[in-house]
Amino acid sequence: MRVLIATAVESERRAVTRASGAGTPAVVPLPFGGDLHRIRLGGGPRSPGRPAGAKRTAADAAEPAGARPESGGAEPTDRPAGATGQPAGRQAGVVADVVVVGVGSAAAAAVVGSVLAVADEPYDLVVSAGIGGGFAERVPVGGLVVASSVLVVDLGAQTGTGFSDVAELGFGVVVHQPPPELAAAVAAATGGVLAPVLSVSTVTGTEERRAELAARHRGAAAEAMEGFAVATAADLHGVPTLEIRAVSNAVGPRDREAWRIPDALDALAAAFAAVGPVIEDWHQQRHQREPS
Ligand SMILES: O=C(O)c1cccc(C(=O)CC[C@H]2O[C@@H](n3cnc4c(=O)[nH]cnc43)[C@H](O)[C@@H]2O)c1
Repeated sequence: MRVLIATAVESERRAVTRASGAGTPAVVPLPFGGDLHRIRLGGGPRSPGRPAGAKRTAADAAEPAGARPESGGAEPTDRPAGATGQPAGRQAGVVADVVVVGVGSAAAAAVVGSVLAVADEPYDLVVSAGIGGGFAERVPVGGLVVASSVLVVDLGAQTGTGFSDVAELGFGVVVHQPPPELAAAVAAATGGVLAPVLSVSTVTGTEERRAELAARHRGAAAEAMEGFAVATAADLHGVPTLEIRAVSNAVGPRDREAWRIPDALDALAAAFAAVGPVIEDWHQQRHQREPS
């Protein structure tokens, strides 16, 4: 099966690819700039829990045409730079393409939508992954949140009586729903908190705004910037979506000194080291229920 993982920045991309334990990712150039970093998510039938840095197997070496190793090595071929190269979807296990989309919803939707549009083989799942702010009563800094729902919380209109979102205004949706059984299984496998994740355009920086969001979205455990956009692009292409956030800072008054980005990136890497078998099981069960 094939998964597209969208991170906002390179450091998040590196944390996710660290998880593969299969050595250097293959790099597939994209026709509109940027690359996919192709990894195999560990723990599946072909990569049973191999530790990072361990010797690669023949299965690991099945790199896509048009791909090159991440650092140095062979040049890319002149194969048209569709997103995928060879049909990774026919291989056993979870093949994940990790793409850096940039910070914020516009960049995330543009890049993920474009990758899905040019893919030679369909993806089975799209994941928005990265660091985020955590609501302290639900998750500590360094902890992990798996989205039970993905909500955009500042898309709407400020009225005399408060904020009305675009759904209330009759213009669209404000929530995407990851497959519940997959989100729950990923949370269980990673030790993550299963809870709503908010998508914002402006990082919360005051107690007043934190309290407003917490009151309006009871149960929310994290906020970040790209999840809703990634889910919107995936939904347009009929692909299920997931959001996984490692908490780098508490939602609330701005305090750059209190950010723990390295801890969050470690938590993100640990999460992706654990999710491969869970995602693969979900995919297999889904196809047993809905044979194509
Ligand atoms: O300048 C600040 O005070 C500030 C505080 C937190 C994050 C930022 C960013 O610009 C990072 C945006 C980037 O990271 C994700 N992220 C991380 N923490 C948060 C957060 O508390 N609220 C929203 N997004 C966050 C986000 O998904 C972006 O990719 C600046």
